[in-house]
Amino acid sequence: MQQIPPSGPPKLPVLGNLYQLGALPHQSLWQLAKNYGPVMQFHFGQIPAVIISSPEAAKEVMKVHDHASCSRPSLAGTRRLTYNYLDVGFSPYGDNWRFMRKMIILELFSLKRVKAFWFVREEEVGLLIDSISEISASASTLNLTAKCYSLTANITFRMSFGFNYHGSDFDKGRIERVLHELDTFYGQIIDEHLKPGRERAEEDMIDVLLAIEKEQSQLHAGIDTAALTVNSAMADLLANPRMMKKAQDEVRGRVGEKGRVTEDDVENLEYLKLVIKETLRLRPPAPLLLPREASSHLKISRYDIPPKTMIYVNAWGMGRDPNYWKNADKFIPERICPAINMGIITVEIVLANLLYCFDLKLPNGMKAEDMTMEEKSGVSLTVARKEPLLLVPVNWLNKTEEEKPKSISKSIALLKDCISKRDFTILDPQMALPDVPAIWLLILLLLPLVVLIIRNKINLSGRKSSNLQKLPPPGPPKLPILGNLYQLGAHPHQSLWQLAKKYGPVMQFHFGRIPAVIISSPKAAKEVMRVHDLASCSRPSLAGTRRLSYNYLDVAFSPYGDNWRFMRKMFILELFSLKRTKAFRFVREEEVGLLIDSISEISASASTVDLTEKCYSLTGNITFRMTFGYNYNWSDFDKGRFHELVHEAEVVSGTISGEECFPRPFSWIVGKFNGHQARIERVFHELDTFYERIIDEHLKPGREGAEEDMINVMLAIEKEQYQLLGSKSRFRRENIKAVFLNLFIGGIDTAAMTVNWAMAELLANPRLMKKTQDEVRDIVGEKGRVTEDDLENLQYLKLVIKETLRFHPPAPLLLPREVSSHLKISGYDIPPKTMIYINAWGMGRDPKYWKNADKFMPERFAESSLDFKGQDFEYVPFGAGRRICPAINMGITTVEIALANLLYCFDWKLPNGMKAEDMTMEEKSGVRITVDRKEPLLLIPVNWRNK
Ligand code: HEM
Repeated sequence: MQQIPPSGPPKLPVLGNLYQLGALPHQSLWQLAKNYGPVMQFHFGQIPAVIISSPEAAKEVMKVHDHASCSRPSLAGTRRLTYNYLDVGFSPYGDNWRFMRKMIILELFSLKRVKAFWFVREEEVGLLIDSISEISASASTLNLTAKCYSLTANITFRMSFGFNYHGSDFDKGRIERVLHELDTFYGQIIDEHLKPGRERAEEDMIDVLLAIEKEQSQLHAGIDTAALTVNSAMADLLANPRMMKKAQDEVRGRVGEKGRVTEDDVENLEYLKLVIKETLRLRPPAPLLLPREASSHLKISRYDIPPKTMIYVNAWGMGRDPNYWKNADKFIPERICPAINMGIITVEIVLANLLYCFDLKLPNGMKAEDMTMEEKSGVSLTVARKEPLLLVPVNWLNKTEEEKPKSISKSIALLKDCISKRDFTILDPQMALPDVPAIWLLILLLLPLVVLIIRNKINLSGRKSSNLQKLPPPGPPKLPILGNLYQLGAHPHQSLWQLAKKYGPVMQFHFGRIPAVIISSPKAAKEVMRVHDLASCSRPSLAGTRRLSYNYLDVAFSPYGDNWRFMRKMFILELFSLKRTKAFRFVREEEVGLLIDSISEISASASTVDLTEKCYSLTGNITFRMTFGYNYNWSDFDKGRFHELVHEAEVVSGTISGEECFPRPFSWIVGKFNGHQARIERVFHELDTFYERIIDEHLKPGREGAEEDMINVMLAIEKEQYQLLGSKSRFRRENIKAVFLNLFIGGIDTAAMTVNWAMAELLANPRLMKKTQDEVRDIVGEKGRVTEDDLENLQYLKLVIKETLRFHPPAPLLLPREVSSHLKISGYDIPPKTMIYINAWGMGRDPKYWKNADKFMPERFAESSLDFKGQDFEYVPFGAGRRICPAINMGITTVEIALANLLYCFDWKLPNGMKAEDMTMEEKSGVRITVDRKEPLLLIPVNWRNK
C-alpha cells in the first residue's frame, strides 16, 4: 500500500530543515504551517519530526492516537539527567512511566497534597508582598519578572525539599543557573492528555493549555511556567487598563480590607481565572509542549507517520489561529468559557495578591500603549518576555478611603462590563441577549446604577459622620492610676472572660495607663488575626522582653519589621522545617526512653512519681539537646538553676512592669521598690554568661563528631551572612542568643504542660484513660516502646491531645499583639499602639461554639474538621495569622511521643487512696504567658509489661 507522508518544506542534505528555524521556533513553524498544512513534516537535521498546528490534528494525536504517540524521544541529555529515564517527564511510554506517573498523581500531587501546601504558598506570597511593599514605600522601581521567578522557585523548592533555598547555605546563583541551563537544554517539554468529551475546538485548546500548566507545575519546570504565566498576565493587564481595573475591582471587592488574598478567596475570583486562561491561550509558557514520539505507525489527517517520528504540537500557533478565535491576537478574557476548572493554584494566588495589594504603574511616564509583548528568542522549552517587567508599585492598602475609588466607579465598571458582554455574546450565541431596542437596554442598565448611586450617597454620609466620631470598644470602668488592673484576679484569662460576658467580645481594658483590647469571640479574633493581621501583628515593647531578646533580635517578641521577617524565615526554614523536625526524631525517642526507664525504676519500688516534674525535665532535655547537641545531665551545668532561670525569664517576659503601667512619679516609686528592673538585669546576665560558654564550646575545634544541633545551624548562618554582607549582616551573635530564649520559653513549658494536663484529664476520666491505653497497646503490641512510626495510627490519642489544647491551651491569652495603624474591629475603633490579647482559653470554652463546653470529651473532634492550624478561630491554641506558632509540628510530635509512651508503658494510680472524682483541675495563679496545673501530678506508676 502506498504511504502518504505529510508535506513539508524542502530539506538540505545534512541540516534537514534546521535552516528554516528562526529565533523563535514556534513562530517560524507557525508561518511554515500556513504553507504546508497543519500536519507538516520537518527535519531537525537527520531526525524526522511532524509539527501539528490544528486542533483537529492535535486531537487525533493526543486523544485518538494518544497511546501510540505518547512516548518520548530518546535524547542524550534527557537520558543522562533522568538517570536513564527513571522520571516521568522524559520517560518513554512503558511500565516505569506508568508507575511513576501514578506515583506523581496519587502521591505527590494529589488534590489533598496540593492543598496541604497552602501554607507554603501563602507564606511565600506574603514574603513577596512584604518585599514589594518595601519597594513601594521608597517609591522605587520593581523588577516583577525577577520577583516572580524567585517566588515560584521558592515555593517549588520548599515543597520539594522542605526549605527555601534563599534561606539555605546552597549557592543560590548556581541553583538558578542550573535550573535555567536545564530548561534551555531540554529544548521542548510537555506531556498532555486531553480531557474526554469536549466538542468545541476552543475548549479542547484551553484544556491543552491548562494541562500544560498543571503538568509543568508538577515537574521541575513549574518554577518557570508559573512565573511566566504571572508575568505575562501582568503585562497584558498593564497593556489593557480596563481589564486591569476589572480584575482589581473583583479581587478587592471580594477580599475587602483583609490585607491579603488567601486560597479560600481564590475560588470566587471568576474574572481572575478568565484572565489566567486567556494568558495561557495567548502566551502558553511552553509553546511547542514536550516532544512526543510515535511508537507505532500512525495515520494523522490521512498522512502516514512512521514509528520513531518526533511529534511537536504548536500550542502557541493554535491559540492564535483566527479560524478558531475571534480577534485572535487580542487579550480578551471575557471570551473564555468559565466552566472549566483550572486549579493552577500557584498562579492564581500570586496574581490575586499582586492585583489586590498594589496599584502598578509603568515607569518613566511610559503609557499602556507603549508596551511591547516581544518574546525572548532562542530554543528553549519555555518562552519569556524579551524585556523584564519593570514597574512602580503603589501600596493600595495604604491609600486612604478617599483615595480609593468609590463604589460608584464599581457601578460604572459593572455597566461597562454588561455592555462588553453584548460583545461577548457574539462569541457564544447561546448567551445572546434578546434583541430589544437599544434605548430600553440602556434604561434597564441604568436603573440599578441609579439605585447604587443613591445607596452609595446614603452610605457615604453615614460613613462621614462615623469618621468624625471614633467609637472605642466598651470596657469596665477604670481608676485614675490603676486603670483596670484592680479587676485582674489571680487568673487573668478567667477574669477577662467573665468581664467579656458583660462588656462584649471586643473589650477595652487598661493595664495601668497601657491601653489594651481583649478579644473573646471567633468572629472578632478572625478580624484581628486574618482581616487585619498585618496591622495588628506587631508586639508591644516591654522592658523584660526588650532586654532578654537583646533589643528585639529574636522572633517571638520582635516587633513586625525586617528583623522579625528575617528571623522567622530562618526559624521556619532552618530550625523547624519538617526535615529538621524529623532529623531530631532520635533525640525525642532517646529522651522519652530515658524517662520511661527512670519511671520504671520508681515503679519497681512502688513509689510515687512527680509526673509534672518529669514532664518538664523531659521537654527541657529535648529542647536543650536539640539546641546545644547534648543532654544537660551529661554536662556540669546546674540543671536546677537552669530550670529556675528559664522560669524566671518567662515570668519577666510575660509581665508588664510597674514602671510601664504607671505614670510618673508612680512608675519611679514602683520601680524603686518592686525590683523588677534589677531582676531583669540579673536574669539577663546569668543567661548571657551561660550562652557565651555554650557558644565558645561549640566554636572549639574537634566537635566534628558531635550531634547535629541548632546552634551549629545558626553559627553557620552567621558565618555565611558575614561573608556575604560583612558588618551589614542581619544575623549576628546576639540574634543567636536571642533565639535561645524563644527556644526555651517556647519549647519547654508548652509541651510539658500539654502532657501534664492530658494525663490529669485522663486520670479524672477512667473510661477515656482505658480507651486511650487500649488503642496504644493494641497498635504497638508487645514492642516495648512506642516509636514515631506508630504515632500516625494513634487516632484517639490525637483526639485526646486536641481536646487538651482546647480545654487547657498552654498560653491562654496567646502572646500580646500591638496595633501599628488604626483598625476597626467589629465596628469599634482601635488606635495604634493598643495591645491586643486574644482569649483562646475563653473561646475554647464558649458554649456558643462547643457542646458540653466544660466537659473533657475528645470524641467531639472525631466528627469535626476543626484544627489548630490557625484556620478555625474558636480553636487557636497555637495562635493564627502571621504570628502563629512556627513550631507546631515539633510541639505536637513531642507531646504525642511522650504521652503515648507514658500510657503504653504504665498503668497509673492516684496515691493515698485518692479517687478519680477527687481530682481538681485548678490552675496556677499569677501573670504569666503559660498556665499549668496548680498542684503537681503525684502518681504511682505500675509497669504494664511486668503484669
Ligand atoms: C504544644 C506546644 C506549643 C504550643 C501550644 C505553642 C503555642 C504558641 C502560641 C499560642 C504562640 C503565640 C501565637 C500568637 O501570638 O498568635 C506561640 C508562638 C511561638 N512559639 Fe509556640 N507553642 C508550642 C511549641 C513551641 C515550640 C516547641 C517552640 C520552639 C522550640 C515554639 C516557639 C514559638 C515561637 C518562637 C513563637 C513566636 C512566633 C512569632 O511571634 O512570630 N513553640 N506558640
